[in-house]
Amino acid sequence: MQISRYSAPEFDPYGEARQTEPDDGWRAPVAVAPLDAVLALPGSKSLTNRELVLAALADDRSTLRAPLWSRDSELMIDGLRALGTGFDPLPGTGGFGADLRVTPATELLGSTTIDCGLAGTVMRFLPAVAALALGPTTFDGDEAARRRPMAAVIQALRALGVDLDDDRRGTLPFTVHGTGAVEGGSIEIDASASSQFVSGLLLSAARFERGLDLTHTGERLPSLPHIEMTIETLRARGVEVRSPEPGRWQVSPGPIRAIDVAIEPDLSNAAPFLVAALVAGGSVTITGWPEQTTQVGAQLIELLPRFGARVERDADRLTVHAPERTADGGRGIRGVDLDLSEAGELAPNLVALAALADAPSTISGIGHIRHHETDRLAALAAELNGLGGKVTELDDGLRIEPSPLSAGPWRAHADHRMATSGAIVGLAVPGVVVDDIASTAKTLPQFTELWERMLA
Ligand SMILES: O=C(O)C1=C[C@@H](OP(=O)(O)O)[C@@H](O)[C@H](O)C1
Ligand SMILES: C=C(OP(=O)(O)O)C(=O)O
Repeated sequence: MQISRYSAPEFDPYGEARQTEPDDGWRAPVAVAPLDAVLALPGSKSLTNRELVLAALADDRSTLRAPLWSRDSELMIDGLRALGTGFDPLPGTGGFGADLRVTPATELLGSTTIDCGLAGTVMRFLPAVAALALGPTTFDGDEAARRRPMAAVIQALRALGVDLDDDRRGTLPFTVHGTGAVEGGSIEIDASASSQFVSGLLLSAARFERGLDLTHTGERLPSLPHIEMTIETLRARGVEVRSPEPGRWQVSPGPIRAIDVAIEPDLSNAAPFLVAALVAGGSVTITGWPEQTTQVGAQLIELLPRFGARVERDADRLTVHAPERTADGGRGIRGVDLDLSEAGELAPNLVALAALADAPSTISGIGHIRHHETDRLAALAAELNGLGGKVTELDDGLRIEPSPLSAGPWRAHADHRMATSGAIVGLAVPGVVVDDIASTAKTLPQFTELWERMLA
């Protein structure tokens, strides 16, 4: 695991926990007793990467408290740094990594290359920032990143008057020829493949000369809470954002204020731990649960009871209790019929849970997750069926029927949420071996440590 180049020498921004990966894969631990775990989690990826972008575009220095330190946030820092932003971790702060002071560039400068890794937020949020920089910026990423849709970003920037070079395939790599300014104005985009196309434009729009009037033209729009999150983070910095009708957003030109902002724990990364309570029995508590949030992980409070869990809130602690065991000693996990179009990010972990339920489930509204880190519908079906599951791919989801699972390999497909889904299945099925548990470093480098602590 690489230690951040931005940390003070005595400070490891990942905190003390780090995972090791044996060459022959990670043998997922089996739950041998009901859980009674209380855990704190590192910061939200989605909030951290929005605040990093906004801090870089702000009118003065910002401070991010308890930001996430992970592959995705470090790639965002690297990218913004390459454009001239200053980052200073504040040693001695933060339980999972340092607080971070961000100094905006006097003038954003291109003439650089940005590695997006596999981070959707980096590849969709930074091209508009690069358009505001002077000089060319080339974007590229992991092999799997070159399969993620980018056409809406490329077309939108062109429609805003930005010059780009690409190979017309609508994917990475491409080059944004920034001139130091973007005119802005009214444009239409099809964001049915990812809400990040909308968020990425809104985040930079206050710096466009005429602001932005953006209309989504496609039939569906996934992950709406993530767009709400973008709007909230903009408003917190004094940016005027309106949504005069569903699928349309207007951002007025103006300054983005520098602020001191605390990052909430990542509630989507709470999912595997909370789901573990249903699989292993007992309870899991996450501390630091925000009272109000735009994070989609908050929907776990309504989603997990559908599977039979009992959820309890006590101030900033959220506890999930397993369902009552059935008369024959079964886990009592119920089958569900869920539309997860708003919360596709939670789908892999909830599908793993559904595979351990007593009755069939259908999870729909998630065709777009075929464009996440991997084709998650195909990957979930392949891995569960490889262990004896009965999972059928639908156009926009999965049908999961109860079936006994047995030992075998679980491929993560370089996808952190596939890796944690393998860990969930492994709690109930002895001998599940996850091939790339290190992929969890994308958003939670401490995953295996926390998982083992939960089981201790
Ligand atoms: O803006 C964001 O931070 C995110 C938006 C969503 O993307 P999609 O709209 O592509 O699902 C989500 O799944 C992703 O994990 C993070
Ligand atoms: C889809 C995800 O990530 P990204 O931000 O790379 O789109 C995810 O974290 O589930």
